[in-house]
Amino acid sequence: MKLNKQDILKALETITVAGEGTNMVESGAVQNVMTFADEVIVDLKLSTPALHIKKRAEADIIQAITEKVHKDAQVKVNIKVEAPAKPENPNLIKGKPIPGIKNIVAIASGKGGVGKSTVTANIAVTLAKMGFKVGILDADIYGPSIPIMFDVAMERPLSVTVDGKSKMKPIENHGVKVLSIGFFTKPDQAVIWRGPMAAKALNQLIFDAAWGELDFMLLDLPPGTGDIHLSIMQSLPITGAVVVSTPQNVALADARKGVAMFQQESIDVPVLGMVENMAYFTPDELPENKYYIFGKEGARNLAEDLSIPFLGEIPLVQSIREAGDAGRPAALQTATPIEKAYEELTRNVVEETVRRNNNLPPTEAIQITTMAGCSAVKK
Ligand SMILES: Nc1ncnc2c1ncn2[C@@H]1O[C@H](COP(=O)(O)OP(=O)(O)OP(=O)(O)O)[C@@H](O)[C@H]1O
Repeated sequence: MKLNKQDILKALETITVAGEGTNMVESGAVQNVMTFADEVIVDLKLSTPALHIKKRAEADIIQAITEKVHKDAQVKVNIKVEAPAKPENPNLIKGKPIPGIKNIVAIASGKGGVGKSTVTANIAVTLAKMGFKVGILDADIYGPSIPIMFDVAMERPLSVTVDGKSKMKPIENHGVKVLSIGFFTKPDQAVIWRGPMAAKALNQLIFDAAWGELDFMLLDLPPGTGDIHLSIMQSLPITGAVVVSTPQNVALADARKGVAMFQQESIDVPVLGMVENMAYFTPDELPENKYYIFGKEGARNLAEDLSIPFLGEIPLVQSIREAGDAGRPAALQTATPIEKAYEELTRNVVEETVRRNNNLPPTEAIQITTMAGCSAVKK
């Protein structure tokens, strides 16, 4: 028996790979056809590893050749799977890189009042204690509370000259540089800003400020998932986002929206993970007792459900509120369970940032320089 290659190609032109519009010869799926006596070898390239599509393609090829060319042909199909190249790097950092600022981590919450600013302030001082250079940009235009938490509410940034240009000098306390939208608005002024306005103001607070070298800039976002967030996310080179929630159902529903916001195609900011704040209450006099006032492990379960890392839980403790109000974040107190909880959370934030950066081309904008105090560097 002598089999003709052209006859085989003609037979294959009558069939398609499932899900494709054109026949498998024209679409390029058939890469090569070889014949040896009664033997036919067809090399097929598929763009999907789905087993049922592979099996179907193989069966169709055997049937087409044995029906249309020769009933005794011995057909062998070699299938190679080659996924099409993704159109864009999903982890691409948008916006221009900022000289000297290695990582911008946005801290968000769907719902207001879940402790986003408190968590931001405490992560910042913990990073500073670990030896990182840290700044906070308070972008919460609806209620900028970072200046109070750092006891700098009455300060105003001075102007300094850097490379011949006049720049704002961030206010520094507890080893953290701070700039807040609150420095430029009156406390009782209802700030009705639109997304592009907020994004422009924040761009100035980043690019027209003398931040110097920073390993981490934490961006305290306004609560919610409105157009203001879209503008901020699309115009700033955000490394990743941390979402804060309490374990309560109403907060979790909004946290889910927050994660979805970062993951949507037009934003595409990697979510570093979820933090559970006010996870439980422990009274001072009964340190072993835990009361799950807002529900138990809700944010932990949501993180698992959404396949994002769970970064840590922070208890509901009176001294956290008091320390925030007094302008000295609670994580600054040493040898306390709060310090420990924040150390664990912060270490996880750093580790997830490192992990995320390892998935990216090593651009200057996202490399971390100082890794002191973090287990991620001991690898
Ligand atoms: N773990 C905690 N234990 C006790 N009090 C807390 C804790 N976390 C936050 N708080 C308190 O809860 C209140 C709200 O916190 P915070 O201002 O940080 O929330 P937020 O999510 O940033 O709010 P918003 O963005 O809506 O202004 C504050 O009084 C703060 O001191």
